[in-house]
Amino acid sequence: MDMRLHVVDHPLVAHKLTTLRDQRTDSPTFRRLADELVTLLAYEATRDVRTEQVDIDTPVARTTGVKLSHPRPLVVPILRAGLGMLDGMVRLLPTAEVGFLGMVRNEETLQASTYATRMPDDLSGRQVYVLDPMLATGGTLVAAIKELIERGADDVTAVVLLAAPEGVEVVERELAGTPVTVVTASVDERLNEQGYIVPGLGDAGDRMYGAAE
Ligand SMILES: O=P(O)(O)OC[C@H]1O[C@H](OP(=O)(O)OP(=O)(O)O)[C@H](O)[C@@H]1O
Ligand SMILES: O=c1cc[nH]c(=O)[nH]1
Ligand SMILES: [Mg+2]
Repeated sequence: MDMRLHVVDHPLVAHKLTTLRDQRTDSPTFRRLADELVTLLAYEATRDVRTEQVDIDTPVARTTGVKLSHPRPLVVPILRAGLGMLDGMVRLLPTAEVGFLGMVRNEETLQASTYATRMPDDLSGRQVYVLDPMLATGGTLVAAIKELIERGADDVTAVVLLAAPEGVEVVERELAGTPVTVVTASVDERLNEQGYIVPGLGDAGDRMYGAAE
């Protein structure tokens, strides 16, 4: 199965994304907008979340509804910037468990490396949602998803605020045959020489939390 790409086309998403991109937007506003945007993207990203039937009594009658099923979905934010998307996601998926991946991209070589991993060893049968605002060269997301697949995950959805066409292609190529869905608010024009998304929004981690060093 090939990668599925879902670009969420909605005026509220476009409106919030425009403010997020604006260089005049300060960190508190940036964090709030990232949080709001992820809930709008999560609505699409969780369309196939597994549910099971449940019988309940309303004040009027007995009826059948649904609840999120077991095993619980796993949400994995990629630190740092993905942390800014965690609260919005788990608000919509209250039963989710949370794992963490700390990854950083070398600014010269653009190679991603992992500095922290904290999640269950066995992910077989689990639906996994990976959170990272930026899909640029794709190196970070490919490495993250490979780690999840190695642990047995068979259904991975990445929620990214912005993607570059180059990165989408890399994910498609490197993860061919893997059931992966990418949900994003926009596929931008291109990457620049420094590996930044154009027009993009700059360095997402720095805009959320300040420069790291
Ligand atoms: O697609 P890629 O080319 O791999 O780039 C994308 C990665 O770069 C950024 O993280 P960064 O390395 O800046 O870490 P940070 O979140 O701690 O700032 C971003 O949040 C992604 O994780
Ligand atoms: O444009 C980009 C590319 C990678 N990481 C970011 O934070 N921004
Ligand atoms: Mg950064």
